[in-house]
Amino acid sequence: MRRGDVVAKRYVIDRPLGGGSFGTAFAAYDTRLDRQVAIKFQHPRTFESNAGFESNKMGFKEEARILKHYKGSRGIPEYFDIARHNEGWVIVMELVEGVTVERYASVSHGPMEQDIAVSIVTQVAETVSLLHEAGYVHRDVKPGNAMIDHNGDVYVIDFGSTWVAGRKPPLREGTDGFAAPEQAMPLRIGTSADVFSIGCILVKLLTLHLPYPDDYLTRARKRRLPPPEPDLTHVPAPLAPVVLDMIHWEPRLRIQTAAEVVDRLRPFRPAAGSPPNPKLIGADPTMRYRCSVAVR
Ligand SMILES: Nc1ncnc2c1ncn2[C@@H]1O[C@H](COP(=O)(O)OP(=O)(O)OP(=O)(O)O)[C@@H](O)[C@H]1O
Repeated sequence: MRRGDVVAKRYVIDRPLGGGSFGTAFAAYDTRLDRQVAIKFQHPRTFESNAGFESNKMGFKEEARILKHYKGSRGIPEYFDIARHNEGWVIVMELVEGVTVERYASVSHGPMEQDIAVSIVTQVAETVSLLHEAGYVHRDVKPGNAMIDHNGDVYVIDFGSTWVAGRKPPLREGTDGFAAPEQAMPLRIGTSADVFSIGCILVKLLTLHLPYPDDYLTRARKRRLPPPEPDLTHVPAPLAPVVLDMIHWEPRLRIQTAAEVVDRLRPFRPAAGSPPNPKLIGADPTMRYRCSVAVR
């Protein structure tokens, strides 16, 4: 796909935004409605095997359905359209003008301040709670699947792995380092799997390292692993018990939903009226809580 290419007779490709296992996203211009959009293409690579094809097809259809369902919800790019392109489909959605949380964290030169990390993670949890309330699990919550825009608003992206909570998924999904250990097994996955991932994001932002070795998912796919000790070095002491409750190896013993995460993190996030963090340059995720004007 090159700059100037036209998709579905109306979207003019501008620039690549990023690519993952299931798709490649581009910024484009919608000539019919005169607006910038993001277009996600199915990855041709995944058509090579039947399993890849089925998972891609299902992931794409499901992703479009989820986006459509949450049209107008805070923290989820707005669904615009689904269209045919060559052999596959494209999803057209709101263009988030910003960067992934992974990138945002990488340019902050060191561990993130607690108020900033908690504000980002709380925004992620607020959005994921919308899925949980409807009985879905995202299954791939990670810094690369969250974006922060210029106003400091955080979006969750990539709903291609979303599945019904408590139902056995046809394929295992998730990313090493962030996915809950039970995602390595062909088991029913509950909403607490996303809680585990959100906890891992919080630890990573605060300390630059993950609480568990980043290959446990791959290893657990081969054989059952004994629960490892989480590494919470450098997690501020008052936050550590909440983090532990999020990343418990045993799903039953974890915080169960993203809404509970929002509640448990409330005492740690900036309060309405608190001053901005003087060290923060650029997009400010704390503003939503400090200024209490979070209506979208
Ligand atoms: N609505 C959007 N606005 C701006 N950028 C976006 C948008 N959606 C996706 N992107 C960018 O495109 C990249 C790839 O998108 P996405 O994560 O949805 O693809 P994917 O193939 O499913 O990724 P993976 O499976 O590796 O997580 C993202 O990392 C992000 O940088």
